Amino acid sequence: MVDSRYILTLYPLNNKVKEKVCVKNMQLSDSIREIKGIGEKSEKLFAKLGISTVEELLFFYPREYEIVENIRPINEVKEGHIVVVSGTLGSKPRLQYVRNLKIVSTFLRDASGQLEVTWFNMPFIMKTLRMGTRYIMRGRVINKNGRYRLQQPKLLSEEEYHKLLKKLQPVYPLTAGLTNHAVSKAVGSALKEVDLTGDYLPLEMRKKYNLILRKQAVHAIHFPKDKEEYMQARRRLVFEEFFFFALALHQMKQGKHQKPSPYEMNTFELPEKLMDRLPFDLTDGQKRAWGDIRQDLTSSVVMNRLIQGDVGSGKTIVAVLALLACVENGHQGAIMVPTEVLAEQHLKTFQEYLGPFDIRVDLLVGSMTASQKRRVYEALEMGMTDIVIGTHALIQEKVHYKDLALVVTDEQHRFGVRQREEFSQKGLEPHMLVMSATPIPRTLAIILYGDLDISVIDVMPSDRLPIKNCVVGTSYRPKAYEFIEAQVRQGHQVYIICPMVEESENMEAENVTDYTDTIKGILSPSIRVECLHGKMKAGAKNDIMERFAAGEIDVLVSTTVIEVGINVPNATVMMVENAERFGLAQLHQLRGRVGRGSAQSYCIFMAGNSSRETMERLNILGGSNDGFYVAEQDLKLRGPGDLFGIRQSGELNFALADIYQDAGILKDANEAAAMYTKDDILNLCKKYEGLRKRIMAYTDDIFL
Ligand SMILES: Nc1ncnc2c1ncn2[C@@H]1O[C@H](COP(=O)(O)OP(=O)(O)OP(=O)(O)O)[C@@H](O)[C@H]1O
Repeated sequence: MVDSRYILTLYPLNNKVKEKVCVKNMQLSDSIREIKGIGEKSEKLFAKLGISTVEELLFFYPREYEIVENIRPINEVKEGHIVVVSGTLGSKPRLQYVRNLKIVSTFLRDASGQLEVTWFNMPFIMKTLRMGTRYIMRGRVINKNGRYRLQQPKLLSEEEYHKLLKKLQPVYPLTAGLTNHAVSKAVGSALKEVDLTGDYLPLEMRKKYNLILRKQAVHAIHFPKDKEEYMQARRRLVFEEFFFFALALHQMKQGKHQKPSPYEMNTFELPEKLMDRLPFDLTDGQKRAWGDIRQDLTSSVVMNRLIQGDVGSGKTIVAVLALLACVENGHQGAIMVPTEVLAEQHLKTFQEYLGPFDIRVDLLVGSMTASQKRRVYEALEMGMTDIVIGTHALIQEKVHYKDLALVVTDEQHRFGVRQREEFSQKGLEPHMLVMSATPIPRTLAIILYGDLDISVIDVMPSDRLPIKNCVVGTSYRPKAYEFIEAQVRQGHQVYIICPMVEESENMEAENVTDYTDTIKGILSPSIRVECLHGKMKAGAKNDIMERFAAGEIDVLVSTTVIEVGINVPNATVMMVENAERFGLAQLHQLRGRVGRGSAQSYCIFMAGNSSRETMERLNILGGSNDGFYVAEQDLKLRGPGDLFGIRQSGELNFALADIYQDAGILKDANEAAAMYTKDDILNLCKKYEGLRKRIMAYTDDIFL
């Protein structure tokens, strides 16, 4: 029930509510083409960012904000910082052609020193630059071979500089061809045209939880006057995200748990047999998780269970046991994973485990040919496939299951509650098992996975040695390569992670393509080095992964495509280049790719800069292999509301909210959402444009 204090605002007695999102000229649902200055070409570029309506544009939040600071003497600039410097050009600008890049370079001098300045692919800037003239420049300082360099700076007039001084400038995630200026201009125009005066959160709730008006928040998240205003806007919008999520969860929870299951299962001989055949004993955590699942499957209600266990804790075998039980009891099972590479890997693992049993396991992924897919569709519909492993392809319309009784989703945060629902609608009412390696404290897990029961695998297999970590600067590279050589000589394999696929004009960081060439020249010729990245075709990626898993590749240079779930126990070294560019949770996931067998494993975090903040953050990983501890310490270090904190990746997909940083807001939003009934929600949706869509992002249960 909604608290009676809220009802007053939700349903005013006089019924003359003016709160509806009435609009000046533009509707939230309008195409962005309605915005001045957006033509066909920009429309296509925005579409690449997933933006086609005004609403999507307004909810496309800046990635970070830059503050234009006072002009700094050149000898005080720091690596990695964005600075404003002023001085005279000390040399005639030079244009060079390096591979496919056009590089303009010169020097800027002030009374304290001089700084090299470069621009990529902007040869026209030569016309603006005159030796001996004074300029104000704003750009990032990078370290190029031990020397500072101002990279790709913007030239500011005196007037522009004073106008921007101390202001927060939004920085949006971009796509090639679309500038930050173009996005912020479009947002600015849209904000002028759309009237957002209504607010779907009632006054009492806003007061209780200290939330500013929605209209104010949407303006301020894009163009905050100062940090204070940004923090208020963020609080309001994060609350909203959690609130809608929690509304959906509460409704699902009410509907779900009592549902009787058509799939009561009562024989578990095959899982027992499989356990007897395993080359290892299950850990206590695995035994407990399996025990919980067994009990759920035997009971008369639908299972909705989360198995939470740190990277490498052995969640897969638990899923195999559950699916095997499902098949033994005469039904079909499915397991859905985020990537094709992972699906292929699971297929092999399942075939190995289930080889001795007469069970048909099939693969269904997007890159299969139409006729291959058709064959699997038929087998699924006829009931010939017992277990299917796949990606999103498993929930395509064309797929019909004969008797789907259990669905396992891996890394649920990649799919969201909504997709889980879609899957559940494929079968009658299949049991659901969700695997997650996200280290969420139990109190939060209870809210976030509100509709699920939770089993925690809290111990690692006993044959594991703790991973040895080190955090080092780039000068350590030669030593690292020697170490890698030695490990390969002992028959082990190595991952090297770089943040980028290829060289970029905007970012100074290692890229997979060049790095692979370079280390091929450094390591002994007998060492087999290959590269892997997301721009490769699915087939090529699978081929590389298969060869790595088969031990035919010694060193794999990869982007973070490797991050989720890959299991090659013979790999013992993980080296991460530019480790400072990744969130700690992501680094922990990456590290989880080693230490998966009984051999000693090592993780080398190589920092591209050695600033105090970078080292402090990375040393958290250096000091512990425990995902929960890492998440907790990261939060402490960033502190709530850290404006420029690197966003965590790999958690639940919220646009702005961060489950660690915003844990307090999550609890508030959950408390508020608990007071809403289904009717309250339906009424709200009638009143406010766009609201239904936002709630439906999590579930459409409410609207059925
Ligand atoms: N009880 C155990 N004793 C020894 N080894 C085990 C045990 N359970 C699983 N393993 C092995 O540990 C490795 C990691 O297991 P698994 O791939 O299931 O991890 P995971 O929990 O899914 O990790 P991630 O979240 O990183 O995907 C596998 O090689 C698996 O065979």
